[in-house]
Amino acid sequence: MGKKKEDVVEKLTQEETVQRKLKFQKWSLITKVKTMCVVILIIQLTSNNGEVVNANMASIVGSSAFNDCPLPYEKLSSKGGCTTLHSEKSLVLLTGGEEHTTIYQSLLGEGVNTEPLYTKAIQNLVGKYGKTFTWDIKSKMMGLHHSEGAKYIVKALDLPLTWEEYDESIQEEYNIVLANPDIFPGAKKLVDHLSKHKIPIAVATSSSMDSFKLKSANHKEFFKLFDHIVCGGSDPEVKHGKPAPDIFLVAAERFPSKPNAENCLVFEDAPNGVKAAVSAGMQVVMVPDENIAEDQRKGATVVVSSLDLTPLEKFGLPSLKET
Ligand SMILES: O=c1[nH]cc([C@@H]2O[C@H](COP(=O)(O)O)[C@@H](O)[C@H]2O)c(=O)[nH]1
Repeated sequence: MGKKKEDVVEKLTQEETVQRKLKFQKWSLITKVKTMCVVILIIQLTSNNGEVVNANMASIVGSSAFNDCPLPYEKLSSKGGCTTLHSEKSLVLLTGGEEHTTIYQSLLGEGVNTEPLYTKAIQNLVGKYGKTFTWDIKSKMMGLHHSEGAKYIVKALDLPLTWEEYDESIQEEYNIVLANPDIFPGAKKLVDHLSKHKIPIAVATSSSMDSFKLKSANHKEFFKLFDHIVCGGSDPEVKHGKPAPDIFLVAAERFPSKPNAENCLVFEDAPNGVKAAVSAGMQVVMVPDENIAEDQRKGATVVVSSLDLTPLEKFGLPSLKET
């Protein structure tokens, strides 16, 4: 009996030892992973000649004014903040400059004037249910992946549709309405200028490839000036739509020289796009519609009323005044 008891005690002790060993191994693994994460984070934060670049850029997020301009635009903040010109038009563009090396990187979204057409198509559809597509709803929808936009509007307007039904119907409206948008005159001037100065530029739109083809069909020459086009709505590498940074990071990565985020400059019309650019660690010129509220413009490095009024020289890029 006593022996059996001892056996049980010994067995228990063995089991306990095994458990403790397992526990120790688990703890040790977690500690190693945590240490690796911290090391990776430090490497990332100090990767540009030891400067804490991303932390600096992150300070723009949620800033209450346009005064927290990151380099090189900070020159303006010493003169009383970034210039805020009055806005009227909208557009999604992305461009960038690399100071000191005179290698500039640019990413550019759509230069076509599609927003009034989106408004018309959406109002056509929601009007059938007695609803109004307001600017408040539109400003939160712009730039979203189409599925996210569909979920948002169905809820916001309490439409008697599933988001999938809305999405299907709105794609049909878009096919009719979005076929022939104009190019913004300011976009043409900006893109011609960047192209003339051999500044790489790309499109970064949340639209799907099919939708982009529809909208750009009549402007093939204009879009030939771009190095590449990223259509976030259908691109498998763009995992999360705006306001996540994915689309801009993918667009930057596809330039052969793989520019750092701080050397890319985004042109955006949508508040979600501005948020995406800022969280990618990029500077952003916002070209908002006049209906976009003041507090939805926060985070932009500079706000302009037309693309060709962008003070490119403040970003180390050739001035548009010399064009
Ligand atoms: O009034 C709206 N404008 C724009 C969009 C959406 O914005 C995206 C276009 O994004 P970008 O601005 O990145 O091209 C598309 O998915 C489009 O459906 C929307 O939902 N509603």
